[in-house]
Amino acid sequence: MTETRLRTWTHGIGYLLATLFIAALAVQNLRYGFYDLFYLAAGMAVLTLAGIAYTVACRRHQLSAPGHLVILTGLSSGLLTAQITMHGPGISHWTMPLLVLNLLILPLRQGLALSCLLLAALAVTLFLQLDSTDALITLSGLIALLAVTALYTWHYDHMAQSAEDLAITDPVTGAHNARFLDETLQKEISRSIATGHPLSVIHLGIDYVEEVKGLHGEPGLQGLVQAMTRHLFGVIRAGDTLYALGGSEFFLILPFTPEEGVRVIAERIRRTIAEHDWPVVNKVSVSLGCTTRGNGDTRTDTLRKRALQAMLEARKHGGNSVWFSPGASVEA
Ligand SMILES: Nc1nc2c(ncn2[C@@H]2O[C@H](COP(=O)(O)OP(=O)(O)OP(=O)(O)O)[C@@H](O)[C@H]2O)c(=O)[nH]1
Repeated sequence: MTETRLRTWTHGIGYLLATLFIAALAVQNLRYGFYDLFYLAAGMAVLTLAGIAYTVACRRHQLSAPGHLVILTGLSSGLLTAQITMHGPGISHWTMPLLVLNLLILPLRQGLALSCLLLAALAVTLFLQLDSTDALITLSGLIALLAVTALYTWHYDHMAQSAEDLAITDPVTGAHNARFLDETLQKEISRSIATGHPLSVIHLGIDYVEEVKGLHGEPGLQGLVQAMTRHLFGVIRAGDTLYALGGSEFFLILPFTPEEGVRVIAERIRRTIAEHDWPVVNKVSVSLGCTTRGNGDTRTDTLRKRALQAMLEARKHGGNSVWFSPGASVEA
């Protein structure tokens, strides 16, 4: 299930449960003749139903649906106004589903800020309307509920972020992995087509890998690849991204970089790697294949294939060299 679908379901079910809870309150108050409270609950139920309709309407872009903040602020303000004007028995308990809903639906900081504002305003009215012990007991219950829900949401967000980092990171080097490469390269190609800015890529391979492995074993090669990742992160500029491929190769995406630029940075990488004293292996060299997107390049595999072929061509010329392969152009 995609994240957008997951959000649509959880938001929809959250609003639905809140609607049922509030509808039950409405029926209860109608039975006992508290008509003001019945109208309040009916108004809130209309807002939660609007939440369900909005969730369904925005099901394709749940990640940035600003209407939820408007609906939840409306619910909170309605409840607060009722607490101030009606003095009804137990209105403060109606805050419970709202606190949970705020944190379930809004981003953590936004949900927490709205809930804290609601609780702060509620605290003032409670201390004015009830005796201090009752106000304190009610308020502590609400604060405990908010704290538990916020902790759970934070824990979930943290776990989801860690899982995403694991899915896109190479475990040995800490650079991004091949799976994330195609996703990012496709986005950069689309951005380059839309804005017209140049886009270049580099495929980098360590020369004589089998000899390095034979002399220093797999751990020696892994140590070299890790040290080279740190080195490359230090050479490239912000906005460039680095990917580890197949244990001894790297790929770099360089947005806003024309042919002259990719030649400069590729040569700089080649030279600094050849001059560096590497742990265990001491001296190594690399071959770099680079290319720049031509106006006929719309797919990731054409750019990747061309950069790989350019890298193999650089190797054929003895390694420790840079080879540039021009992009495909079509007549406008
Ligand atoms: N993407 C990328 N391009 C680079 C990098 N370093 C150099 N270049 C390209 O090479 C060109 C010349 O770079 P430099 O020789 O460092 O000259 P510069 O005028 O200091 O480059 P700027 O970084 O643009 O200020 C730049 O305009 C870039 O296109 C880099 O780390 N990343």
